[in-house]
Amino acid sequence: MYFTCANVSLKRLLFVCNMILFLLILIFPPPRRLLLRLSGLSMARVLSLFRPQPVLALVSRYKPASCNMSMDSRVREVFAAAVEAVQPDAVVRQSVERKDDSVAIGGRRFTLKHNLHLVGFGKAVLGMAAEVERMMGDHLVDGVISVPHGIQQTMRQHGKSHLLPKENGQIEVMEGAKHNLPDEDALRAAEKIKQLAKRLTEKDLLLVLISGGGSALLPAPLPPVSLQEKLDVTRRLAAAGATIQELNTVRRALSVLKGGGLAKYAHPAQVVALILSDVIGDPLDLIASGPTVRSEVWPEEILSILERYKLLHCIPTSVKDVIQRQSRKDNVDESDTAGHVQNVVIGSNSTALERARLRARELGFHPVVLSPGVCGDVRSVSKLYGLLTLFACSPEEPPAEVAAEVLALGPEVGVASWDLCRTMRELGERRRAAAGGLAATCLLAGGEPTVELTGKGRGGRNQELALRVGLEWRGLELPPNGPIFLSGGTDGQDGPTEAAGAVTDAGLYAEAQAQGLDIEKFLINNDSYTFFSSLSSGKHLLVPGLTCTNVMDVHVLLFPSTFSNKG
Ligand SMILES: Nc1ncnc2c1ncn2[C@@H]1O[C@H](COP(=O)(O)OP(=O)(O)OP(=O)(O)O)[C@@H](O)[C@H]1O
Ligand SMILES: O=C(O)[C@H](O)CO
Repeated sequence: MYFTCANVSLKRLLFVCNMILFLLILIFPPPRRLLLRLSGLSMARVLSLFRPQPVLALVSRYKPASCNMSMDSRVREVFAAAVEAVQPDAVVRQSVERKDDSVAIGGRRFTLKHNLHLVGFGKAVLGMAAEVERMMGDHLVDGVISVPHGIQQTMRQHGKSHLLPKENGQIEVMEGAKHNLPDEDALRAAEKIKQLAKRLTEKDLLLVLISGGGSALLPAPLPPVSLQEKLDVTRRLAAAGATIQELNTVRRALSVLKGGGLAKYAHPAQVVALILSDVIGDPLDLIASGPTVRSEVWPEEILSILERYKLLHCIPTSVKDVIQRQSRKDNVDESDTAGHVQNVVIGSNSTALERARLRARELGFHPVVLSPGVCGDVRSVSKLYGLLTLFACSPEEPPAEVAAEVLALGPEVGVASWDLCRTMRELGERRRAAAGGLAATCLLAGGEPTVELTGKGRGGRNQELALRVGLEWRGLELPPNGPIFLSGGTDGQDGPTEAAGAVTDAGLYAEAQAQGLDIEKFLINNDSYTFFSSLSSGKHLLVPGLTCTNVMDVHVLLFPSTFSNKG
């Protein structure tokens, strides 16, 4: 009896304490997170204890400031944070340490004696070079960088002058590769870079700045292959859906500077390459086609790639000759360049996803990172996101076949089964915790899917992916303020368009229908840019302008909590 009474009083006491704690949580916004953490409860749990509508209405008045932002703004903020993390000046600062007359990079220290030379090529190289100049300009003898057409003007227009090297400084900035395609301007820059490397002696230190887009900005076709012929081959491969691994394996075989050629020219100087990776898994020999990484060319491999995409019959004789000429024996490099070369990856898609994860948390979402290596056809990738949506949003546990379907997609989209299982489990746990509602969750992924071009429209893989995810969601019963998806190229440019990607939600299909836009027709013609430009005055497009960085694409899928505002 005594114990029962004591139990009842204890329960009452606990109830009163919980009520006080709950009121504190509601009344004082700043310590609310701390109190929730102390009590070990999620907001969804707390609310599931107190169902009455007036309480819910009260809670929605005391949400953190970020909750007042629309879902559209929040998904764009997460993407912006990802891009911010891989700003070229920041990644250089974080990986290079200057102390007196020496510099430490990748665990090695180099003495600076007015012996520093700089070359670079890629979409992020302008800002990387500006930072190197700031840090080591007093020892810099000369430099040549090959950067995208128009990038300096864009940086000035966007108030990003800190990403520009000094106007009359040591670094010559050469712009080229309009629309990301090698051209005569890029060819001239490549020649200058080669000449600079050739002049160096064993006393010199050559800093090579490398980032995505570097292949197009450093074209040096092996004679007798002409620039146009090389361009034709790579263009056809890309249009047929070849991966960047396949594309750059072929590019390396047709180039003087790729595949370690640049390091060979710089020998016997010390070469240090700072690499901002835009290839899945950060393979040094493939990023910008590996100009500082010695790689063997296997003619059989090149021919099999061309055969895979049914291009063997239409490649020029010069290209066939150059491939055949490169027997493995010819490729063996006698000079000991390897000991003189250090390759350091200073940023990648994972760096961007990590910052996106933090930002998503600040905005009130529980982040779940799927993988930084999503690839494969956009059709498979959109299917994957459609299926994963079920784990976060279905009122009930999705049937086992759905999980099996997700796992079966794994190899096609380059995601390991343990990452898929972990993601499905985490999304499921969040859904269960929300007790039938939605739990604020942010699914993040990165990588570089591909599109098989069948039409002649304007678009890019990010816009096409966003459009396809919108289609996947069409048949699902999603709440009106349901999930939102963003796919964006971190370089700010998706295919040959002004947009970096697009944002889509569960209402996309109905919105398009109401405006007389037939999604299927646009997809058949690979016309995703025209579609998004026409839909609701282009409000779904993501247009940050050139970002001066490049670590592939970022995908953000936000699931709002049941109590979020409509986006
Ligand atoms: N109309 C289109 N619709 C969909 N995708 C397209 C379209 N046109 C081109 N693409 C795709 O865009 C990709 C090229 O885009 P982009 O110029 O952004 O290349 P990237 O891979 O980001 O370049 P980088 O070499 O700098 O990494 C190719 O995969 C190509 O298939
Ligand atoms: O330039 C290139 O080759 C691609 O961006 C991959 O690095």
